[in-house]
Amino acid sequence: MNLNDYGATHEQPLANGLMLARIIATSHQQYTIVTDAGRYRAQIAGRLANQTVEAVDFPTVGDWVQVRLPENADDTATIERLNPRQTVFLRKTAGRRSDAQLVAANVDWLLLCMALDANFNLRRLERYLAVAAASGARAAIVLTKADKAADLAAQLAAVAEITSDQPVLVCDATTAAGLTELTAFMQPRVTYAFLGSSGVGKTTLINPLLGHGALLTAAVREHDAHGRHTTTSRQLLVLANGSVVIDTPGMRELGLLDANVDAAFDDVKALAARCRFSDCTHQQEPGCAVRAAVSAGELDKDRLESYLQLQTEQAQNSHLRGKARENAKIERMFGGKKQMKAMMKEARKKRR
Ligand SMILES: Nc1nc2c(ncn2[C@@H]2O[C@H](COP(=O)(O)OP(=O)(O)OP(=O)(O)O)[C@@H](O)[C@H]2O)c(=O)[nH]1
Ligand SMILES: [Zn+2]
Repeated sequence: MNLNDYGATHEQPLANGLMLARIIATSHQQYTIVTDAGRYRAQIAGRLANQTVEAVDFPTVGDWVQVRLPENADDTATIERLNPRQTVFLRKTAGRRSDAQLVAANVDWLLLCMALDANFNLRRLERYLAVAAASGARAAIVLTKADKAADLAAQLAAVAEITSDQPVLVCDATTAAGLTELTAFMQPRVTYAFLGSSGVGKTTLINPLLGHGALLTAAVREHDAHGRHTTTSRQLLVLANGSVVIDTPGMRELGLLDANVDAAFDDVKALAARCRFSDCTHQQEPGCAVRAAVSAGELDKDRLESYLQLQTEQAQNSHLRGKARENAKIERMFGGKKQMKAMMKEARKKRR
């Protein structure tokens, strides 16, 4: 296999002496990369580490990077540059802080997985759609565990209500139903990321698509700051049909950080255009076309609530994230806020 099999399509200009590589696995800033010369372990160059401010500036699975190869193939390669990302998918880390966590980069299609069993939840799907809309990647919906569906027809109709033009695929791993459609949908050298809460059946879907009796390696479980188990391993694999897949195991919740809530609610957005006030919050203002649509039974009340809640969450988190990023920069440049103030005072004195 060469790098084209991993999706290297467009011309990527290289700096002198460096080679193009794609990151296929990470763990504690130890990377596994693939190049036209084979696989290597890799580390990021000190200079690159110094330019980074927060976690999202570090290379992640799916990234295209420029590397210096070691003379001995058993030695570690050095990642010298991070190529600009075509798409990026972030989520808020668990807990109250609004640190960004990179889920994957350069994904062409997000496959939003949701189980048709008791965990079926349209509000969660709306959340995933809002994040997908901001990522730059296209989205498709993969409904799993069709054998456990309470009312498949009604569930499909409800999904159609809240989606626009996203393809919807239905799978049942117990009979392998839907797997043919899924593999036919997935194209060679295109990158897909399976997203969905822990236990929706992502691994069960991917394993038969790997071929050659290969199995996804079990995710590494670690303790996070709250003593809970979290799965940290991400990996990029090439399936038997040639498509490139990023597995994102162990997601408990998908905190909004970089979302486009309006894009995922174009029906609400269209109604809002007819509200009397252009900055209507659709809570109690007179002449609200959105609430009127709810009263008339044209818009689901739960969907409006979901929209308002996601809007609030997104606004709060992006505000907090802006602050966190600013603080990280001050820390890097001055060593802290106190030091920065002292330096500014000093500079003012000199000017006088
Ligand atoms: N009844 C039924 N069970 C399924 C189906 N697909 C998966 N399961 C079961 O659901 C459980 C979770 O499946 P996984 O594939 O491990 O889920 P996952 O999404 O990879 O979970 P994480 O790795 O934690 O993110 C397993 O016990 C599977 O056997 C299905 O189509 N029908
Ligand atoms: Zn309104």
